Order: sequence, then C-alpha cells, then structure tokens
Amino acid sequence: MFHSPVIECQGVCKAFADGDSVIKAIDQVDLEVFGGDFICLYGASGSGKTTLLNLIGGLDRPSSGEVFLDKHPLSHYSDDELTDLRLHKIGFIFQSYNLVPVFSALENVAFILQMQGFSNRDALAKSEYILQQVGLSKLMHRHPAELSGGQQQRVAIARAIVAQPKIVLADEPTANLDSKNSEQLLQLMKQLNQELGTTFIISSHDPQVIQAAERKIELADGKIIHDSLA
Ligand SMILES: Nc1ncnc2c1ncn2[C@@H]1O[C@H](COP(=O)(O)OP(=O)(O)OP(=O)(O)O)[C@@H](O)[C@H]1O
Repeated sequence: MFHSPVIECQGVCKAFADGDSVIKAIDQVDLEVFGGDFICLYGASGSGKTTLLNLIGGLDRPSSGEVFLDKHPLSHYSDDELTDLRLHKIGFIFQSYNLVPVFSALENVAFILQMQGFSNRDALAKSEYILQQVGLSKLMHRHPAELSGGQQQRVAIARAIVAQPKIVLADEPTANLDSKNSEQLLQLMKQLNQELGTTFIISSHDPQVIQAAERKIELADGKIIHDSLA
C-alpha cells in the first residue's frame, strides 16, 4: 500500500538576520514524516531543532521552500487558518510547560476543547478522563504552582493530546525532569503512539529520548546529517 507522508518539508530554509550577517537556522531541509512515526530530532544546541519544529507546526514560516501537512502547502494558509489548523491537528508540548497559572490542571486541559467548540460539560468530562490517563486524577484541581515539574509536564501532555491530534510536536519535553519522570513521560508518549497512531516529533538532547525513538534524525547547522530511516 502507498504510504503517503503526513508532513513533508521540501527545500525548507529559515534565515534570521544577525546584525549585518544572516544565520541559516534551517538550511535546505527535505523530510518526509509518516503517520505513526515516533521521531527524535537531536543535535547540538543551535543546530535548528526548535526552528524546524516551529516551521512544521506553522508557528513560523520558512524563508524559502515549503512545508506540507496532509499534502496541503502551509504557505497557502493565512495566519488565522494556521491557528485553526494547529488547534485541530497538532498538539504542542514545550519545555516550559506553558500552562495558564490561574487555571487548575483540569481547566488548563479543558480550555483547548472549549476553544474547539465543545460544551463546558463535555470539555470537562473529556479532560478528567485524559488526566486520569496521565495519572493525575487526584491532582486535577490544583494550580500549576502546586504541582511538581513532572506533574506539570503531564498536564501539558494531557492538554496536547486531549483533542487526539494527528501530530504531537514536543520541544525538549524532558529537559526539566529527572530520569524517572522522563521515563514515565516517554512511556506515555509511546503508548499514545502505539494505541492511537499519533505521530510524534520530539526534539531532545536527552539520551533516554534518543534511545526510545524509533526514528532518529540528527541536525547540524540547520541540515539533516543523519536519518535512521534512510
Ligand atoms: N528568532 C530568532 N532570531 C535570530 N536567530 C534565531 C532566532 N531563532 C533561532 N535563531 C538562531 O537559529 C539557530 C538555530 O536555533 P534553534 O533554537 O532552532 O536551535 P536548537 O537546536 O533548538 O537549540 P537548543 O538545543 O539550544 O534549543 C541558532 O543559531 C539561533 O541562535
């Protein structure tokens, strides 16, 4: 059966001005990501991992080249359409969790569903279920400041997956976790990958994450220098 990519990068470049010079953060990247891939994007600090995730997730636009999501070129979407696309198709997990401090864990998760148009009641019910799945049923009414780093990262994951996005983009998700919490987080992401077929692209320096990934892609100076699939 023909297996078409869910994400495709064709000749993608991203340049940033740095005084009088130009930094090529991403330099001619060609990449195909397939449904159900579990990818670790690794490479030295400054190699372009965050920039590439931002381009794939439509948080930023390439200087040249094209990113396709389900065969649709992202350059054809307006900023509002990209926001809508992210809301429905992509879950983001950031190193800094990005939780809303005045919301409880439950409200942080339910908020995404409310933005998607779910009623309050449905949003809360679905959010309670997913928080149970990530082992936080007893802590769901706490605010982020009352949770440990690992617990906050679990809330961030619950929020990223509650709407069952096709793709989850995670930028250094274990950076602030100890090895036990990192291992639990990895297990959770793998479980989602296997049970729901969610595609994961995880940027990380963490040897635990690199080892757990089925496909390992190395970036250096904005270029892909190794892809274990190739
Ligand atoms: N908004 C920006 N303006 C200017 N330069 C930028 C910007 N974003 C990234 N860069 C530069 O682009 C290059 C790639 O940065 P990027 O953050 O993608 O790397 P990274 O591999 O994610 O690094 P780290 O592992 O440290 O998070 C770096 O040289 C960085 O300084």
